[in-house]
Amino acid sequence: MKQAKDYIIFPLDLPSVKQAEEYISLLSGHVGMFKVGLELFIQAGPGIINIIKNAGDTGIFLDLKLHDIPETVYRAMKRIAELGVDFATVHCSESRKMLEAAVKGADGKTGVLGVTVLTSVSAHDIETAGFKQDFYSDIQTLVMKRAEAAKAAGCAGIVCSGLEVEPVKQRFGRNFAAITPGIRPGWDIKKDDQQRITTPAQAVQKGADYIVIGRPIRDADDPVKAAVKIAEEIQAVL
Ligand SMILES: O=c1ccn([C@@H]2O[C@H](COP(=O)(O)O)[C@@H](O)[C@H]2O)c(=O)[nH]1
Repeated sequence: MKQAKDYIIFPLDLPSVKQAEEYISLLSGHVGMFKVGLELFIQAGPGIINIIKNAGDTGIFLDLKLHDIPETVYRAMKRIAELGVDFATVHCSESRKMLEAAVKGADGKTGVLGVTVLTSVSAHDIETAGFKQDFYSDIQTLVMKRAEAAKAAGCAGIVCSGLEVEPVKQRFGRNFAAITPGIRPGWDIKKDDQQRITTPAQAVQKGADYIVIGRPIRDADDPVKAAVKIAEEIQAVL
């Protein structure tokens, strides 16, 4: 059965393998999954995946957010699938063909997640980027549109904020995974660069399958204590 800690994805947003190993050893058993993003992957390369695998039985999420022509995305996702990770990301943005290529490349070995609208993006950012004001400036509409493309392309789920997760689950069903970054517990109110935030409990209550929470754990005086506290908050709403 899924426990409260299993909802937590901890991003290894760290500059070296040594530091990543320290957090892996500290937090294994307190989180459900480790996420490898651009910083660590560029520094450590694919070898980091085996390091995580050898450390225990946490899941692995490779968050490289692919965004390229379909053939390039297909070939990159094929290589990612060979690494044996649970989830990998591709941007939804404007091309359904790119999402389909990612799903084809993953070949059922890795769950492809479409990144709908980054949680660091606000409605104002969307307008400034030139999207039509009365339609795309409504972030939820844009998230739903991109989630629809991800679902139609055969993605395992999407990345969105906890603010949009409820309508996503209502429309696309329980089996379409919703992963929510932009998580800040009530006791760590620093938004940093995140714009669309919820607490861990709010996101899970609204239907998130996983929450991604980095800095409130990584930068805490006691990262294990922070992870345990977050799991307790989640447990209270399960
Ligand atoms: O929309 C998105 C997609 C991915 N992320 C990633 O999640 C973590 C969040 O870290 P915090 O320290 O908890 O802010 C980070 O690795 C991002 O690359 C996201 O924030 N939003």
